[in-house]
Amino acid sequence: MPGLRVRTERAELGRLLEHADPRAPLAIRRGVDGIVGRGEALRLEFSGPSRLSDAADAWRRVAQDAVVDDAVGVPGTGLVAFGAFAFDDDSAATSVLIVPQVVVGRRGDDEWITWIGDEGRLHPTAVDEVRVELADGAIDAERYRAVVAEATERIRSGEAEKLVVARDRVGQLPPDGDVRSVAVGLVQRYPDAVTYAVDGLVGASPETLVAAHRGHFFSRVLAGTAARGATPARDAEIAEALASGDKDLREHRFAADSAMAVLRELAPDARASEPFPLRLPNLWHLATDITGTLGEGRSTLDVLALLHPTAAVAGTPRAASLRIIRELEGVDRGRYAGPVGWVDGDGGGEWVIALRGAEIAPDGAIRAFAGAGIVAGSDPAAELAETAVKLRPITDALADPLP
Ligand SMILES: C=C(O[C@H]1C=CC=C(C(=O)O)[C@@H]1O)C(=O)O
Repeated sequence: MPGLRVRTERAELGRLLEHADPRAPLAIRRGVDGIVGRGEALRLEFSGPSRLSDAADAWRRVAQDAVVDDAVGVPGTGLVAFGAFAFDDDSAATSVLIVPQVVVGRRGDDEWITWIGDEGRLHPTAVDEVRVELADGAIDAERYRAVVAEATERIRSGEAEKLVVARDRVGQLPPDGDVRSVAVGLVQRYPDAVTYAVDGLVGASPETLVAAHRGHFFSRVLAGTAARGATPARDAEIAEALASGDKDLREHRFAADSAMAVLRELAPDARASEPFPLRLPNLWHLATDITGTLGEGRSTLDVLALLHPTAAVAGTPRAASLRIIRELEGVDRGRYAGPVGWVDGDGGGEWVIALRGAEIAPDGAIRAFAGAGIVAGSDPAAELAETAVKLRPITDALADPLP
């Protein structure tokens, strides 16, 4: 197959999401910055346990063969692919890398357009509002409390130290519903999170698995959660309690330590911050930031192949937690809690965990998931309430997209 022809030029764009396909938007946004794609110049699909390392190898070949003319030269210009990967090795969901036919992007003062293959004209269209209410899915509130209770039992009996168990909510997008409206609702409400829309997966994630440019990487591990307080004083107390509470710190350490162990393998200079409370519009998380330098020739996809699934979405130890989660949840998570993001021709890019979102199937069926990390002493009612807060971003964006 001949290599892709890629050309990036400066442009004036207006609203980025208006350049995306209403039914199949491709977008990774953080506030006003981000990239949006339209069409498919190349689609690569992967499945099974080696889906991430297969993607890393396939992408190296695509990048090697591409002929790139990039007049802008900032992260997100030149050759890029959007990607979304299944959570579980055994998932029926496919994992994809998609190179669009057109990518538009903004980073600070830079705005650009990248043509992949034939060049044409932009056709932005206004975003139509859709409103959808979600209802109980396969795991309703009662079943979720039982799943959490069972998870704590399994932990008590020594089968695992931490288990992240999730529940789902479902809905139906109207025929020809504009998926971009959900993304607009998320970008407006969660400007500090990464809003993603890739192959039907849409949400706003606060958790960066890996972002890298010219070999320097950043990773943010989140685990440990509390709802925001109603007054500034109460809010400050909650943050303080989260940062010093034994249960949350323990839950957090499992996630931070496992990420650090993996990242050290790839980057001996990897350094972790102390855990700190991270404020989001709807909740507090405990966060650890890790930075370092990737070895020569390593791509963000290579990092994902080792890092996914972290203890923030699976548990500790990894293999046992995956087996128990499958058993307790009894549903295929699809791409929920898998990596979603973009990669460029040098292997740089930005990948977050597909949290706080939903999958929209080609027939419009919507399934949203949210989970919580369970350790010894977790309370089923509190974990149910935590998942309700985590479902709010996608629930609100679907119910009232353009506030
Ligand atoms: C599993 C989810 O969140 C994870 C990420 C941050 C904090 C978490 C927690 O405190 O339980 C979860 O590990 C989710 O949002 O569905």
